[in-house]
Amino acid sequence: MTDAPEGDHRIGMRELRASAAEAVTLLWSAATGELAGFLILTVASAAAPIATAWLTKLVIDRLTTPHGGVAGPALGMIVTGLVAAALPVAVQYLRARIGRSAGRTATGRLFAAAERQVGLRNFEDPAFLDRLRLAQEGTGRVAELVDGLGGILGGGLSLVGFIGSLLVLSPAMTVLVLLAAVPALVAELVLSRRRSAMEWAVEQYYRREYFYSQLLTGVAAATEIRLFGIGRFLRGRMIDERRSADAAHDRMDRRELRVQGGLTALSAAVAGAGLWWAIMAARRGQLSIGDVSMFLAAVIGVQAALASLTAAIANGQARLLAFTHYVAVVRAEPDLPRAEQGSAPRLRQGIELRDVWFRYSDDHPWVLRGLDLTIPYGHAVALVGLNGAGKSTLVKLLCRMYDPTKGQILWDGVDLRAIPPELLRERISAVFQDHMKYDMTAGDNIGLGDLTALDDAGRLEDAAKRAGIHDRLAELPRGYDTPLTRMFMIGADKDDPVTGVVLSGGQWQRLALARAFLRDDRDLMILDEPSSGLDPEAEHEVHTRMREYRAGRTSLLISHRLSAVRDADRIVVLADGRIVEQGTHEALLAAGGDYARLFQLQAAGYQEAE
Ligand SMILES: Nc1ncnc2c1ncn2[C@@H]1O[C@H](COP(=O)(O)OP(=O)(O)OP(=O)(O)O)[C@@H](O)[C@H]1O
Repeated sequence: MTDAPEGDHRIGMRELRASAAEAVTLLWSAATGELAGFLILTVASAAAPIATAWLTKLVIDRLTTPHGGVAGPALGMIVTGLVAAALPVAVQYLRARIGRSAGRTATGRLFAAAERQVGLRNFEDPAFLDRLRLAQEGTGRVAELVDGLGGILGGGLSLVGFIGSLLVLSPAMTVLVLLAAVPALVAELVLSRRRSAMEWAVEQYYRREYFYSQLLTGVAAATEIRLFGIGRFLRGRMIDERRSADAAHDRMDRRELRVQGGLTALSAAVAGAGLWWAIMAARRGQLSIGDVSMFLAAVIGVQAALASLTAAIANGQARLLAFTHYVAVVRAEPDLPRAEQGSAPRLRQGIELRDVWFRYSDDHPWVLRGLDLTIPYGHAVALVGLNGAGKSTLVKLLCRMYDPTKGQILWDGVDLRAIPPELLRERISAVFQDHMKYDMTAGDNIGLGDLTALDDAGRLEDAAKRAGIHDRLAELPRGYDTPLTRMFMIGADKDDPVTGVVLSGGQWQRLALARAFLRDDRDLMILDEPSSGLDPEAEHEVHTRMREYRAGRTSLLISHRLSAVRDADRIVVLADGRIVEQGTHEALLAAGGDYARLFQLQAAGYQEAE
């Protein structure tokens, strides 16, 4: 267990101001009416105790004066009491509505901002992920920003009211009470900054704890966890993460306890001194009994108002500090430069990688080292190479998930960086090595390949037939509407649940193919190990279909099964981030290089097995 490094995340006044501006804009745009109502009722709530204090003084003074009329002020007290009791309930209701509405808007904006990230770099950056999670948590706590606003407004108003009352009776006491509040305000502001720094520092523990909790409760790892008997071990690690976070919280709580204990003692001493003075003044006849009651109410009122104002300012600052994470994500620059203008015309000549160098970061080794490669229009290029040679990395560069560290990738002579990423991706279809299994219906799983086909049963079925999965999907309990998950009851009412179906690995693979086939009018088809999970018969069938499909189209095929790539127009062999040889299957065999060696190794393996 390590201590969280606190205080290394400083937030300046400029960020705090930006956070406040964004918060106000968000709250106002998401819940204008409710916010206005909330502010009005908050002002009324703050005015009620002041009115009560003055009415009480009036009643007491009139009671102690012969023939003083008390009915009016007494009635006033009753009405004020009623209003004061009803207001908090209404304020609470409005606060909850604002919280939900603004929370929804903030969540939408946050995820839209995450989506605006062009590539993957930020999603591999732990600091960005910490920020994203804190920002997400912040969207669920937007109502606390309203509390801050209401608290400062209400606290400020009742403070002004009580100060006015106290000033009339004792200017000296007013100054004393106010001065005593200064250390409290400073201390609370410092504490809230420290708490915010601590929350930033411990976020890594919570994210790891979440990771372990997902492992322990999800179905993905359940089999291995049980077979290897590692549940207890993983649980221990999860609890350790929580323990590290808790230790940081404990330290912070102790610090707050010390400071707040001292401040409470200070304000009690000031109130005691005031009480002593008021009683002595009344004895000397300088104050009436009503004055003493008013004085006490005013001292307590000022102190309470100061305490809640101080807390509201400190909490407001804390919420704003936390909200800076949301603001940072919403206003984050994209990880890669994004061309807003420009177009991606249909491919006519081909795609060219010109002296492409790439590494994942300055701390990582080079993955691609000066690659020159052309994928001519209408040709099928196959990429082969050992594990880690950089094949999938090259695919990610083609889809612009990253930019080359050096060199260029040209689409008909236009640098990919000059094309708006959405337009570029519109032109590409792909089956990725680590393709997704969406916990959604079978139809959705295919339709996500092209949303325009999501409700077009004919197109979905056609893609599924080409991937050889239609028959399996058609026989599911609800056909294409069957959920391919047992995690949720998708679209079901609880009396008539739709039973989810779990597909096999190879069937999922075919579904990923169907998803890619749905986009078959695109200019470039990328197939990264498209048949890795298929049985031999299915693999043969899929490759035959893909061969037909590839004819006359531009495609990039990656496979370790060299027999699957032999009929590509050109086979490119990648090793250590460089092209070591390229040519047709026959030419490469004749050359007797790496490709020939690997091909013969595989072929010998099959012959041995016969
Ligand atoms: N996101 C990443 N961050 C850092 N390094 C990465 C990342 N992805 C891949 N690498 C590294 O880049 C190198 C190339 O990986 P890549 O996945 O491109 O290889 P590949 O040729 O597709 O391998 P395989 O045949 O095993 O699929 C590997 O050394 C890998 O560790």
